[in-house]
Amino acid sequence: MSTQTAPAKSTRPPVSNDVVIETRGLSKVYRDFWGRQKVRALKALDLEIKKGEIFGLLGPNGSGKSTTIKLLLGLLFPTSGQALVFGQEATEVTKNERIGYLPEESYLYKFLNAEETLDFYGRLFDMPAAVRKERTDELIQRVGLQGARKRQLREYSKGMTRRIGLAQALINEPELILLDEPTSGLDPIGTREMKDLILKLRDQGKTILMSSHLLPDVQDVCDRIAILHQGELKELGRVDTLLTVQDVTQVRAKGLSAAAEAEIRAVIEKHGGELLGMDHPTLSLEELFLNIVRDSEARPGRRASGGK
Ligand SMILES: Nc1ncnc2c1ncn2[C@@H]1O[C@H](COP(=O)(O)OP(=O)(O)OP(=O)(O)O)[C@@H](O)[C@H]1O
Repeated sequence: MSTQTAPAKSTRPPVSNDVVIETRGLSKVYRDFWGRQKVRALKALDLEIKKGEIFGLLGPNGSGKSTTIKLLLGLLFPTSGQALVFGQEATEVTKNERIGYLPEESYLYKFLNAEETLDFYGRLFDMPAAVRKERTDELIQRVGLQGARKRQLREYSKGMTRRIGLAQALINEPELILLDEPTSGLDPIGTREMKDLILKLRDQGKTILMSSHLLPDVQDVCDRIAILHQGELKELGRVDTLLTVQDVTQVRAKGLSAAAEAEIRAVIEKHGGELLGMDHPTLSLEELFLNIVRDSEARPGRRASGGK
């Protein structure tokens, strides 16, 4: 008879060190003043986000994105289920020292300039003066606000406000960055710059969770996404896998003659396939817009006339 005892059965698999965020059956019900159930904002969310990922939380208005972020920050308590960040309960607020947060709405003091703003947030993290100065200079440079560092934030455009908001979220050199609608309200150039900043953060090994309903932005930067609807997880996976149409094969070629194209059609038919289209690829509107603006900056006065 074996003397070995079976290991105690665990309902949870061991958490790998690579897992930065983990939620199990995470649910939130908002109640009214009398404690009556008002809204079931999040229903049994199971998520795992790994170190170095850019993870997108997608969903229409009211689907539970901000609620999820607030639960992860410990700003709200779950009604049931669990949220772990760096292996700690999300309600343990000391873990927030390792997190940067860019809220959807600006909460920055309008009468401070960029330097004063970052110095103020550095003080909240008890950073010594010399470190605050160094960090402020580095972040202002990183978000491209060198020319506006002495201007009060009330004079900032929406794009500049978003950039100083991101700099503020990075003041404590966080390992995890939570971005609520980072590109909302930005023009295409501001959007591209914000997306490039997010990609650079990932290259530095940071983990990023961003919520958005701007689908092209999510498609451009996120490695994986979760789609929420009415508080429920509807889809979860890698963006490239989710967007790949498995049963369609796309062939792209340059310099084909009409005869060659006819041959290709014949081959597809011979093998029982159906030709769905053979056309010229298009740029995205974002690519076209950015090409035109960059071209105009390089050659002022020249008119673009490609589309007629
Ligand atoms: N403090 C609150 N009290 C009551 N209900 C709330 C509260 N905050 C959010 N809700 C409700 O919870 C649901 C989810 O809201 P949440 O803000 O998480 O959605 P969201 O996906 O972030 O939406 P949006 O894209 O508009 O920011 C909505 O029905 C919302 O009305």
